[in-house]
Amino acid sequence: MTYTLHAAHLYGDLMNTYGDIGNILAMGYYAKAVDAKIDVDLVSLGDTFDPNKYDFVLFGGGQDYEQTIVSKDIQAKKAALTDYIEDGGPMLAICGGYQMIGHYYIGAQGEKIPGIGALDHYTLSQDNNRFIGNITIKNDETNQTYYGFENHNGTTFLGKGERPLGKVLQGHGNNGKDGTEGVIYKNTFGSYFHGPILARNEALAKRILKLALKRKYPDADFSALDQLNEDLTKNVVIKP
Ligand SMILES: NC(=O)CC[C@H](N)C(=O)O
Repeated sequence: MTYTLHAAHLYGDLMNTYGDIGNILAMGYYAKAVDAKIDVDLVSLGDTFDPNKYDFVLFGGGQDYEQTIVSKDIQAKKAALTDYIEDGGPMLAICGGYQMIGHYYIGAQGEKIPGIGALDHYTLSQDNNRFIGNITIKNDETNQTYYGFENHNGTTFLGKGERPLGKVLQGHGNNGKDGTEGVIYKNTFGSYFHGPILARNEALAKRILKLALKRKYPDADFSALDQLNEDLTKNVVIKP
């Protein structure tokens, strides 16, 4: 392989709901088309996160209990992760991971679980309710439609410098109120979509992959990734 990306799977042993690791596998699948591969390190409790080593970070979802453990450990990685994000490092944060890169998440029992506040959103709790089911959103910048499955207690509200990943067409999204889903901040993407999101949405997988490749190899030609194979009509949304 001509090109190699180094990916960090952040707390992949604790936060990997519905096989969120599939997001890296999907990127690796498309990477082959441009002679690239992705090497993955698990970066977990007690490990150091080196912002200069990684070209992509995946931070998956998890249960409230695991999030309380991660919340304590991640404070030691806060500065390095914030540097990585601010420097335009590509990241995909799903559900619990998305909550933890913001200020805090109020868990289902009312406990405050601090995040790292690298992004300006915060997440509240619902009273005896979860948002569960299929979800469809539209990203206005690209006109692309993304499909996924959400299962969360948290209701997230975006803050300064954050724009949504998409507008909700079906399902609940960030908070069930303002019609937004997920976040984009610099090259960091957050979403409540499991599925995994990149396995189900080729266009987004290629967009994030290309960002990572171009950042590391600015002079190489990755235009082969602009070609989409997916037939979006295949994404049949099953109503609950
Ligand atoms: N699927 C998840 O990652 C869930 C995140 C969090 N525990 C919540 O319920 O909102």
